[in-house]
Amino acid sequence: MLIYLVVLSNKNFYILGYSGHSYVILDSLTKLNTTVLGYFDFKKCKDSLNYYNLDYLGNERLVDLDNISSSNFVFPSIGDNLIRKNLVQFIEENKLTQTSIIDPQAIVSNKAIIESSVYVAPGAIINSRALIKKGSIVNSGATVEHECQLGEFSHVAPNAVLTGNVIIGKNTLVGANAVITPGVTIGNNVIIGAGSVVTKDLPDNSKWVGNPLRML
Ligand SMILES: CC(=O)SCCNC(=O)CCNC(=O)[C@H](O)C(C)(C)COP(=O)(O)OP(=O)(O)OC[C@H]1O[C@@H](n2cnc3c(N)ncnc32)[C@H](O)[C@@H]1OP(=O)(O)O
Repeated sequence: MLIYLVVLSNKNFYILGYSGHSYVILDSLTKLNTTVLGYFDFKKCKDSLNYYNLDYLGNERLVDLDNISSSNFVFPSIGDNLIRKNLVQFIEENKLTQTSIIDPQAIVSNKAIIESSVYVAPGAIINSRALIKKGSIVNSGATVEHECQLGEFSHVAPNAVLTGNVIIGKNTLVGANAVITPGVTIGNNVIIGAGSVVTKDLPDNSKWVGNPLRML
């Protein structure tokens, strides 16, 4: 944790996407004492919705990015997994500088590994030897227990719990307040409904809800 506080303090950020999920990220960036130089999005937001008084810099795919210094970070600020995946690919293709953002009110083991462009929200807990892969979100109050793996561009929604040794694939959503029991493996492109309890492995490309769990 301390490492992130030291590294990000006084750094400059650009965000990609400016709506609900980005507001939470912007709160974290404020707490981390960073400066946000503006936002890229496909259109300018209404002045009445510009809660953080950010400058609009255009659609990132249509503007000249040459003057973005490599000392400034660019962060994907969209909750939707596939849109966020596209944004991270854009960041990589354009050789923009990535980092992860860990809210100061999250608790992260120094034995956990957090890859690039990950957001960890307030109240989240990531325990020892967990691996959080590129572009993922561990949202407010969510728990990722010891030795879990969260695949690229996946999202553990608010208050969801991954108990020990759970493995989650790519582009998967674990809905708010869902619980995954120890050692379960979940595939890629899976949606787990809010409040579900998952006690068995789930295949790729499937959608599940409830307790007992059923496939939609
Ligand atoms: C900060 C943030 O906001 S992060 C955002 C995190 N997002 C979430 O946690 C949302 C997770 N999404 C859900 O739970 C959704 O309900 C989904 C994706 C599972 C299902 O959505 P849809 O595919 O639109 O399903 P739909 O609403 O049509 O419901 C289909 C059936 O599933 C049931 N159902 C839907 N969600 C749930 C759920 N979470 N638990 C139990 N049953 C559910 C419905 O009652 C309905 O039942 P029926 O067929 O018997 O009438």
